[in-house]
Amino acid sequence: MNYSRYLTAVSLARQPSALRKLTAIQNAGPPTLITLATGAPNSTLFPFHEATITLKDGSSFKLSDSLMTAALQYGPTPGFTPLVKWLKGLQQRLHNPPTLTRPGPEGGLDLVVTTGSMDGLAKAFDMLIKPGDNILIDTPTYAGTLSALHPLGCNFLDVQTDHCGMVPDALRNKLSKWTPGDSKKADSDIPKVLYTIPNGCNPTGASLTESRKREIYKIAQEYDLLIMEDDPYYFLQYTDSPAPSFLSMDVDGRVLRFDSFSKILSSGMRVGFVTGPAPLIERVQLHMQVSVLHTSSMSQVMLFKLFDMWGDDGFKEQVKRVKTFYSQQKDIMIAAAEKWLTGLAEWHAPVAGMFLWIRLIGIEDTKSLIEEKAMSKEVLLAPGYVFLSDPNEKTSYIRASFSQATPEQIDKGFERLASLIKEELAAQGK
Ligand SMILES: Cc1ncc(COP(=O)(O)O)c(CNc2cc3ccccc3n(O)c2=O)c1O
Repeated sequence: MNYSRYLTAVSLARQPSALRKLTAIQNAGPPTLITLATGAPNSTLFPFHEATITLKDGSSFKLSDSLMTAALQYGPTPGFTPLVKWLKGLQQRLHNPPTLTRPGPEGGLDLVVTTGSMDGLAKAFDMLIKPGDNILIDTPTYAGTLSALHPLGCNFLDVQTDHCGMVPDALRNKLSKWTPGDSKKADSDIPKVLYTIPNGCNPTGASLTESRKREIYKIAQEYDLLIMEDDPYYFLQYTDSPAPSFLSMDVDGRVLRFDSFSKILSSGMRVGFVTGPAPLIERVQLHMQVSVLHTSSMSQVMLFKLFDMWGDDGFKEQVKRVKTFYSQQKDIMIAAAEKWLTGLAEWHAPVAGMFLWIRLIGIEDTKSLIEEKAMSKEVLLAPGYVFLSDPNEKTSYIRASFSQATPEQIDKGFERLASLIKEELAAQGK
């Protein structure tokens, strides 16, 4: 893979921070090294002494001495080293990426801890997308991604999706304006990046089947595309056998995978991680060196201690607890939809995630219904237009989240929604 082809001028211009290099030399140096080089503050002045974190099951762990110092001090840009090691082991166990051991300057696989997966996405877009670029993207898709991309001035090549995710034929159709050979021409405007949310898509709840993933990966090989696999709902697949990831089939080193602990451990700790080809991960790290420096040391140390205490079995038990809860919430929302929305709306039951994508029958544009009228019924949902690359496009869809509402609230919320829809249809003379 020729990774420089994908990089923006801004990303190519990024150089390693001299001070961060000094820190790396210092960290690698012998204990006898006397350093007067770096400007890290004296941690003996920090007022925090130790912390005990107690979990809901009554177990606990303590942060003290060297761990507390690490939690309070600057750390390596790639992430807290013991956590990075644990995460690389997790990726090997879950995805067994074919490029894991690929030698050579193109490098194998690398990983960087980011401040939530959103931070990783934003830095990857900055690395890959320049004004005027064509980007292939799920439609509808995550509003945060659209907000990150719009200011970059790219052209959205919306690829149709259904309840099984991106439609490979629709992807081929979008690419039919070019030939695979165009990817070899420096002056071609052929797309270089494909962004997709493979599991429990936000907002549709759709999950790509394995066969579709393999077909999409083959298309990416033909047209030399990078795949941005934005997968924060990977651990929210209700099945006991999660679908193989793009990373697990990435024989070329063309997948950048974005993971997050927001949905299974804590959204406020802001810990995500990007896994992908070393030359691309290096660019993300160079950007981090001049933005956040590194993800919060406290968050990383806390997670490392949690994983160290849990072991693999403990982590798997937490994932099982989380996906069982969301599967139950999904069932509750589907039951409420069947009870209140039958005849008024259509939907597909998701197999992952926390969202239900609902088409309101007879209502061409849900924007005003949701933003102006829904509050009169004291029910709030997400209007479908916020998930479209053209916010002026009309859509009959709304997104309902089953992540936080109680079963009673979900039932009452859909009862209110049904009343709202009926009043709207009556007002339209339908
Ligand atoms: C597909 C996809 N990719 C990346 C992210 C970011 O996750 P993180 O940075 O790892 O925490 C997300 C998070 N999505 C949302 C977040 C959110 C936060 C406050 C309020 C509302 C929110 N709604 O509605 C969301 O959908 C996502 O769905």
